[in-house]
Amino acid sequence: MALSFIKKVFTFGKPAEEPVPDAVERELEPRSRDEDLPVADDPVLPEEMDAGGGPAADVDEASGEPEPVAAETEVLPPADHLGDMGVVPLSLLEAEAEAEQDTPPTLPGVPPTGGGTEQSDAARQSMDVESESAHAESEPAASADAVNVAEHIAASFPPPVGGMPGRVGGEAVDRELSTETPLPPLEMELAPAVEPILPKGFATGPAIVEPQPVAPQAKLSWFQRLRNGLARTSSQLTNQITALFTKRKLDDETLQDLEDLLIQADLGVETALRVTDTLASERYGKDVTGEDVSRIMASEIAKVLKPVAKPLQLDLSHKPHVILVVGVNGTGKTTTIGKLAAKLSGAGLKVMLAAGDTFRAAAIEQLKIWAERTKSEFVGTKLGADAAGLAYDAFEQAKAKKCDVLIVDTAGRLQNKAELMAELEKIVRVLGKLDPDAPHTVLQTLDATTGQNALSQVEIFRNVAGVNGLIMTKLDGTARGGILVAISAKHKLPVYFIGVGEGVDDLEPFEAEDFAHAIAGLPQ
Ligand SMILES: Nc1nc2c(ncn2[C@@H]2O[C@H](COP(=O)(O)OP(=O)(O)OP(=O)(O)O)[C@@H](O)[C@H]2O)c(=O)[nH]1
Repeated sequence: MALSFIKKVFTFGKPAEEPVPDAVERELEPRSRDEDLPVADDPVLPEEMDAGGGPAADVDEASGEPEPVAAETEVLPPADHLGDMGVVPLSLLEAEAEAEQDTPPTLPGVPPTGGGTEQSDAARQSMDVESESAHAESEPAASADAVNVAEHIAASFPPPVGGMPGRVGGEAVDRELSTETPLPPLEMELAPAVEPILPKGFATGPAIVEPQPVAPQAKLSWFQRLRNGLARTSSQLTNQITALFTKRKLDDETLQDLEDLLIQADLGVETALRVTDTLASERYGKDVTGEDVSRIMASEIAKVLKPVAKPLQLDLSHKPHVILVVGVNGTGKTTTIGKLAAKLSGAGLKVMLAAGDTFRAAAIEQLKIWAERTKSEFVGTKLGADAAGLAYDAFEQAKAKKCDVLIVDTAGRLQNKAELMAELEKIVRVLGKLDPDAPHTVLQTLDATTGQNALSQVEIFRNVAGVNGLIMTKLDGTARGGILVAISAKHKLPVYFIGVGEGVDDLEPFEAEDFAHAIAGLPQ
């Protein structure tokens, strides 16, 4: 608004040939008509002007009387007000502009050099002439009325005293008006757009987003993922071991403390004793570093795990070799089946997947998707159907289709739910009707984030379903892998694979040395 006002104020300094913007014309034209003129008695003020004719006059401090403002009343040419009132016909403005062309505008207080009152008179004459010629035919009285109204308004609204803060740019305009020098050319006045001064922390203009170079994400090796997964166990262990053996000779007390630490890390009493016995035999009474302990610990863990780190043996003479997958809810049975199927069909074997988890609709769907992804045969049934019956049907179909491997999924169940464990027993029994050796492999999945409870899981599933092999899943997460050492020491069941992610390729053959090193926080 301030800018538009300034434009209006300085329109008279523009060269005559400069076209008046359409917008101004549109604004002014209708108001030059007769119907607008009567308003002159009760002028319509621009929004930004007060009806009181601007701010109150300054008060003389000594007398308390308002200071006279008459001198300043004259300083603004009448057209200023008229233009801003929006009641002057465009033709009048143009006439005044022409009249001023030869006479540069002067400022208040500057002695007239052919301008001032004369200038105003000349402009008025021009305006009269223009007005008359513009409206002579159709509205002979209108132009005269317009001038009269304009003069009336000019007289009624004295120019602001001390400027109009917040109206037309306030101070900036005041300074221009009170200066003794001629006004600069219009272009110079309009050119510098007044940039708002923003508070600290802000900026104007479109946000510039620097493209960030995308660093190719290096795929972690499975050992790195295993180490990351076991980092919680290993760092806790190594920190405690380092703290225990700082500046201490190996004695009975430190050995007892070490044993406690290893048991707390789920490694089991047997493995803990193996580590402390070996340490004592090598370093008793001597200085021991944390690294010495880690090395011996890794070595003893590897000794426990090596006998169980075996490949999953398939007897393909069976056609199919039946693998039954069991375990507690959410331990990764279905996902692991998908990963196994991917490996087997990738190797050219004909695989069938049977959705024996009839408790969960999503589990059936999940296995079906895995079958599609791995190009395996799929046998499913409806939700709540008898799982043993489904397993039997699938076995028959796999035989008929000469599948190499049949993998049967089962619903997750807690080992302490007798009824559900009995159902599992039934599945095993039914499969044995078609082949006395079936299921040939009973795989149990163990969630590596579970601690001591995994020991009892293996115990009971082994007894009920004849588990003869293990897969530990979720070793990529915040795993507590120590329990696998305890389970291996106790049950000596083969550990075939470990899961190090949710992806199809995230199933790795179990490697005793790597696992031992990862737990001890040592490199591969
Ligand atoms: N991070 C990680 N997640 C896994 C792994 N294996 C399985 N999961 C995830 O664990 C969750 C449970 O896996 P499922 O395969 O559905 O487990 P389930 O034993 O079949 O589940 P229920 O049928 O409910 O008993 C899913 O979100 C899997 O993606 C693994 O090795 N690492």
